[in-house]
Amino acid sequence: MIGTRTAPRSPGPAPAVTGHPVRETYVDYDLIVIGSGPAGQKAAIAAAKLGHRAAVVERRNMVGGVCINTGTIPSKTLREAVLYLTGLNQRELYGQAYRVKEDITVADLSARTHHVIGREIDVIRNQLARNHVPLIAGTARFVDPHTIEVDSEHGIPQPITADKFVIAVGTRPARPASVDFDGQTIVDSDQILDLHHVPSSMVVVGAGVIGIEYASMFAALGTKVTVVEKRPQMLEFCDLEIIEALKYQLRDLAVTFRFSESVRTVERHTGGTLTVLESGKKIPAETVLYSAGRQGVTDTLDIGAAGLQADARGRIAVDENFRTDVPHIYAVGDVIGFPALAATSMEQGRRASYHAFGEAVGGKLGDLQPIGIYSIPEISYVGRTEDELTTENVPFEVGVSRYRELARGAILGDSYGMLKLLVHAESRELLGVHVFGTNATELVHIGQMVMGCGGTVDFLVDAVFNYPTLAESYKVAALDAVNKMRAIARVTGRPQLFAE
Ligand SMILES: Cc1cc2nc3c(=O)[nH]c(=O)nc-3n(C[C@H](O)[C@H](O)[C@H](O)COP(=O)(O)OP(=O)(O)OC[C@H]3O[C@@H](n4cnc5c(N)ncnc54)[C@H](O)[C@@H]3O)c2cc1C
Ligand SMILES: NC(=O)c1ccc[n+]([C@@H]2O[C@H](COP(=O)([O-])OP(=O)(O)OC[C@H]3O[C@@H](n4cnc5c(N)ncnc54)[C@H](O)[C@@H]3O)[C@@H](O)[C@H]2O)c1
Repeated sequence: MIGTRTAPRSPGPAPAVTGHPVRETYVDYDLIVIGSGPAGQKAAIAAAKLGHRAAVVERRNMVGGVCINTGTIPSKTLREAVLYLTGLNQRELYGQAYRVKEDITVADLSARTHHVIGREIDVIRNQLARNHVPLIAGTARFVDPHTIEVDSEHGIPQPITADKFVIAVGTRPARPASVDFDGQTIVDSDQILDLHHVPSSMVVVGAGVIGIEYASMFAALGTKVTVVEKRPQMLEFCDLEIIEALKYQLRDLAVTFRFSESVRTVERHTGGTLTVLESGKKIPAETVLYSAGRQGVTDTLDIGAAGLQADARGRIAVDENFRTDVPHIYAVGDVIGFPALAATSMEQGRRASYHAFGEAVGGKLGDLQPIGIYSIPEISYVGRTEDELTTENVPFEVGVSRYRELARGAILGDSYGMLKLLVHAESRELLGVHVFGTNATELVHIGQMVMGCGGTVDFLVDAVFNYPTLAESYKVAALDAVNKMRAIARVTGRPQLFAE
C-alpha cells in the first residue's frame, strides 16, 4: 500500500557517491531528497540536524541546482559585473560617458560568474559533508513508493530505499517545438550564459521576472532590446507605480516594449533572427532570448511508480505542509509552482523535513514573503499592493520617500529610487512596503520585520535611523503617511495621532 512500509530493513553500506557501480549495495535512509537546489539542501540539512539519516541525489554537474548553476547566482553575478563594468550607476555623478571598460566581452562578464558559482558549490558540498549528508551522483527515478533507482556513471542503476522522500527537482525552461533553439542565436535562460559575444540586438520573449532581468542587463550593455509580452502589462503582481517607473528607466536604456503581442514563431536566417508576432509584425534581431515560462522536471522521475502525478506544467500538488497525496512523500521548491523563488524554496524544504519528522514549525508560511526583482533598477516588496487593498475595500494611506531627497541618494547618485509604505487608515498597521532603486531588495526586510511583529507606522516615525542611509527612507515615508492621516483627521475634527 502506498505510504506504508511493508518490511523493516537494516541499513546497508554507504552508497557509491563517486558513481562506481555497486549493484548489491542496498541502502536505507530515513529521508531521501531528490535535487540539491535551495529546497533540497535545506530539507536534507534540517533532517540531519534533527538526528536523521538523510541523503541527497543530484545529477552530475548540477550540485546546487538551477539556483547556483544556471539561475539565481549566475544571473545576479552577471548583473553585478554589468553594473560595475558599464559604470551605469555612477553616470549621474561622473557624466553619461563614464565607463569602467569600453568594450565589455563575455570573458569579462563570465570570469566573475564562474568564480562565484565555484565558490557556492564548494560551500554546499562542505555543508552537506559536515552534516553527514551523502551526495549521491545520478538521476533518480521512483521504482515504488519507498524505493528509487539512481543511474550511475556506468548505467547500472542503484536502488535506494527510505522512509520518507522530499522531491525538490525544480524546473527547466519551457521550450516550445515552434522555436528552433540553437544555443547562440535563439537561446533560453540556461543557454544565454554561454553566448560567445554580447549581441547588438535582442528580442526578449516574455516579460516575466527572467525576461525583465536579462532585458535590463543587456540594455545596460548597449544591446538594442525589444521585449514582447502577450499580457497588457508586465510583472502585474507588483505595485503599478513602480512598474511604470521601471518601464521609464528601461525605455531610457533604449528598450522597446510590445505588450498584448504574442509570438507566433521565431525564425533563424543567415542574417540573424526574425521574431514573427501573431499581429503580423516581424522583429529582426541578432539574438532571441525565449523566456516564456518554465516546466517542472518530473518527467524523468517516474512519479507514477510512487502513486503521484504531475500537472501539464510538470508541477506536483501539495498541502500546506508540503505533503503530496502520498503521505510520506513531500514536494518543495519550484516543482510545486508559485512563488518559485530560491528564498521561499529553502524555507519550504526546512518545513517539509520538520513536518516529516514531527518537529514543530512556526505559523503557516504566509503573506510576508518578500519578492525581489533584480531588474535595473531593482524592485522589492512585501505585503499588499494598492490595487489589492482597493479591491478589498481596505482603507489605507500611502507614505512615499524619494531617494533624491535623501543625503545617501545624492551620495550614491540615485535620483529615481523611492520607497512607499501602505498604512491601514484606522489601525495604522503597515500593510505593504514597495521599494524601487538601489538596495531595494535589502531595504524591504526592515518593513518585513516591522510587519511581522505587527508594528504600526508610529514605530517608524519614532525610530532613529543611521544618517546618511537609504534606510532613513522608512522614517521619511512614515512621516508622509502620518501627515496625510493627520490632514484627514483635521478635516473630520477627530485627530488620531496614535493607534488606539
Ligand atoms: C534565470 C533565473 C534567475 C533567478 N533569479 C532568482 C532570484 O534572483 N531570486 C530568487 O529567489 N530566485 C530566483 N530564481 C528562481 C530560483 O532559482 C529557484 O526558485 C530555485 O532554484 C528553486 O530551487 P529548487 O530547489 O526548487 O530547484 P532547483 O534549483 O531547480 O534544483 C533542482 C535540482 O534537482 C535536480 N534534479 C532534477 N531531477 C532530478 C532527478 N530525477 N534526480 C536527481 N536530481 C534531479 C536538478 O539537476 C537540479 O539541480 C531564478 C531562476 C532563474 C531561472
Ligand atoms: N528575482 C527573482 O526572484 C527571479 C528571477 C528570475 C526568475 N524567477 C522565477 O523564475 C520563474 C520563471 O520566470 P519566467 O520569467 O520564465 O516565467 P513567467 O511565467 O513568470 O513569465 C513568462 C512570461 O512570458 C509571457 N509569455 C508566454 N508566452 C508568450 C508568447 N508566446 N509571446 C509573448 N509572451 C509570452 C507570459 O505572459 C509571462 O508574462 C518565475 O516564477 C520567477 O519567480 C525569480
